[in-house]
Formats: sequence, structure tokens, C-alpha cells
Amino acid sequence: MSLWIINGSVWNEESGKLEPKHIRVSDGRIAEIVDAGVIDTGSAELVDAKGKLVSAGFIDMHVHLRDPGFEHKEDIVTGSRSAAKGGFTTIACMPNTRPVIDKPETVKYVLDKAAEAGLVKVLPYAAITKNELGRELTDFAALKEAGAIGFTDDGVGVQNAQMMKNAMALAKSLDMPVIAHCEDDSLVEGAWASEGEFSRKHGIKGIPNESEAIHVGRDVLLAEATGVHYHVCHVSTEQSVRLIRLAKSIGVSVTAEVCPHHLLLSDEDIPGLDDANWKMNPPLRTPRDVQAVIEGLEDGTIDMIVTDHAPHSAEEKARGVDLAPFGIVGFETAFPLLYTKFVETGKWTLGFLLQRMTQDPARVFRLETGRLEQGAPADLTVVDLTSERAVDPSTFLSKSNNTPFGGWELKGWPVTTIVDGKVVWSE
Ligand SMILES: NC(=O)N[C@@H](CC(=O)O)C(=O)O
Ligand SMILES: [Zn+2]
Ligand SMILES: [Zn+2]
Repeated sequence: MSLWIINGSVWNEESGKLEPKHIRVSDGRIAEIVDAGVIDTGSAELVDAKGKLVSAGFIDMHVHLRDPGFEHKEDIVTGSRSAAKGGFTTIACMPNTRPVIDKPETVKYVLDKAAEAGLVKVLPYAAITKNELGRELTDFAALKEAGAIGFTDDGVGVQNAQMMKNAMALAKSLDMPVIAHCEDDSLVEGAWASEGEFSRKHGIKGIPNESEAIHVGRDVLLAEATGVHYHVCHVSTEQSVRLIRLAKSIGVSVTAEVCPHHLLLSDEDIPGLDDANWKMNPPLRTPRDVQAVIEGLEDGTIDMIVTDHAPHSAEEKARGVDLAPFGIVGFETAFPLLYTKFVETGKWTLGFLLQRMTQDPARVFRLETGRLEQGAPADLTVVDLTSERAVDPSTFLSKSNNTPFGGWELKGWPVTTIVDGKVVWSE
């Protein structure tokens, strides 16, 4: 079966411009990309992308699908739909489910349910330690065999250095990456907001930047010692950026990610103590940290953008800032937020943003997808860069709508998402 995406605008990195192209898809792959003009598409299915951007599908290497166990927040089907609506064609899901993804059968459950949904590509991570308790390593070889793509205890930091070193050595022997949520519990203890203007103004305990960076520093040393591919989750502090930059400069195999909210919001934007949609982990840091993560992304210290899509129910988020769980949803706002705030404002080229959401995650995690070229999997996203509308959380396809971005006027809304040549979502 053949599909033509006609008259779309494709980013050309060499010219730094959008160019009109027709793209033919056959057997789930990009068969050809030709200059737009008169063509005979025969009986092929057509997607008219006139006036729209056509990009390689977005890749999100850090998401929470909550399935199994927390299906009141999200499940694999709704999470996949929400991702597709956000223009994502590949997502990598975290193992902090119930049960934790720490056994081959749970990896298989996720892969089977995602395949049954038939929407986006879902790549499962497995836990580093059993039940993410930090006490005992999981069976890495069996989890790899079952289809896990890396190991992480996301949601919590691995507190014990020897445990982390053992995990890295084992992962290295299997040619697998270790992905780390960097947080030293002893420095956090009950706080939810960053140490900064906000915590001072409200007289609440703050989370210091070192709580993240101390793990980054420890772990790059352990990565150097073991040679593992070490990937840092949701980088949020100036100190972490500095450490990753240094580690990269001396050849340590370290990569990193940043979330839209840490690029766009600081603690000083938090409106007050009564809206838990501003509570996430890591917390919104100071304006100085925001500047540092932006610079880190711009100079390649930070490799990619991820959403850390972390759905929680309205009831859970209404428990008050101290009791509500950490996390915000991300799929359905990520691209419009970044396009509007960084590309429309002239800070980044469109190519830079697309690269950090497609090629870079694909390069780091050695994925076949993420490129708009002949022969590549036909994972494609069509985006309307011109229409402007306000973020309306009530329209999210996610089961949850915990976002601090409600009401933001944004441009750059995805309109059609194609996975392996099949339209999985269309406006
Ligand atoms: N980011 C968050 O605030 N929350 C995540 C956990 C995590 O990513 O550490 C969650 O699972 O809800
Ligand atoms: Zn985390
Ligand atoms: Zn996470």
C-alpha cells in the first residue's frame, strides 16, 4: 500500500529553509522525497500537507504511561493517543508502574499492549533495582532479552553508590545504557519547591540544586570507571550542566535530556501555594538555572528534549501542594511551546528544535527512526506552524490534564501523525 504526503514543507538543514516536497511512503518506509510539482499519485492514499511542516516524527525518550497499575492516571492506549496528538511517533516509558517494570513478563505486557494499540512505537525501560527500592539489582540480561531498552529507577534516585556502580558495570557488559533520575534524598527531605525566591517568599523549605548535581557528579565518575553509556534524566540545574559539560570534554560516555518546563519556567513563575500543577520533580529552579539549561542544550551539552509526561488525576493534584504527587503532562503541549517560545522568537532555528526532538534522541539511543530520508521508517509528523490557539487542558487526549500551561497562546500545532506509513492521528 502506498501513501503520498503532498505539498508539505520540509526543513533543509543545508539551506536553512523550508522547501516544498512530496513524500511517497511504501511498505512503511519513506520510498522517495521529490520536489513539489505536478505528480501522478495514482490510486495512492493522499495526505495534503500544503502550507504545513512535514518532519520526522518526534521522539520522546522519557514518559510515564502508568500502565500497569495506575490506569486512573493514564494507560498505554490513552498515553499513546496523547503522544500521537502531540506529534510523537516513538516514546520510551518509565518503569515506575505497579508492579514496577522489573521482570521480563512486565516488559512483555507493555510491548504487547502497545502493539495491540497500534499507535505509536513504545520502548520500555526496565528498573535498575527490584521494585525501585534501591536494594537489589534486577535481572538485566533477562530484561534486555524481553525487550527493555535501558535501565532506570526514574521517580527516585539510586541512593547507594556501590549499587549504581554495579548496575553500570552490568549494563556495560550487556551494551545497555543506564538512565538516571538524579536526586539525593538526604538533601530533599519533604521539600517540593526549589531553594529560591519562591521558597523564601513563602517561608517553605527549599530543594537545593546540589540534590541533583551531587548524583550527576557521582555518576559521571562511575560512568568513567565502568565505561557505560550514562544518560541523565530531566537536567534542571546550572551545576548539573557544568558537570556534564566537563565529563563530555574528557570523553566520558554521558548524554542528557531537558524538559520544556525547565527551559520555559522558573520558581518565580509559580503563582502560589494552591496549585499543584506547578509541582514537579525536579522542581522549577531559578531563572539562572533556566538560562544554564538553555545554554547547555544550545551547545550540545544536553542532547535532547523530552517531556517527562507525568499524568496524575485531578483528585490527586487537588490534595494540596504538600500532598499532591510530583509531575505534569507533556505530550500535547511540547512542540507548540518550544516552537512559539524559541523558534518564533528567533532564538533557535526550526532545524535546531526538530533535531533535538528527532535525530538527537535517535542517535543517542541508536534508534532506526528519527530521520526524514529515503529508506527510513515512515514515522512522520505534519505540523501547522501558522494557526494560533490557547492550550485547553480539557481537550487533552491524555486521561490527565495536570499542566501549568493552560491558557497559553501557542502556534505550531501537530495535525497529522504517521507511524510506519499509517496515519495514527489526524485532527
Ligand atoms: N517528574 C515527575 O515529577 N514525576 C514523575 C517521576 C519522575 O520523573 O521522576 C512521575 O512518575 O510522576
Ligand atoms: Zn525522574
Ligand atoms: Zn520521569
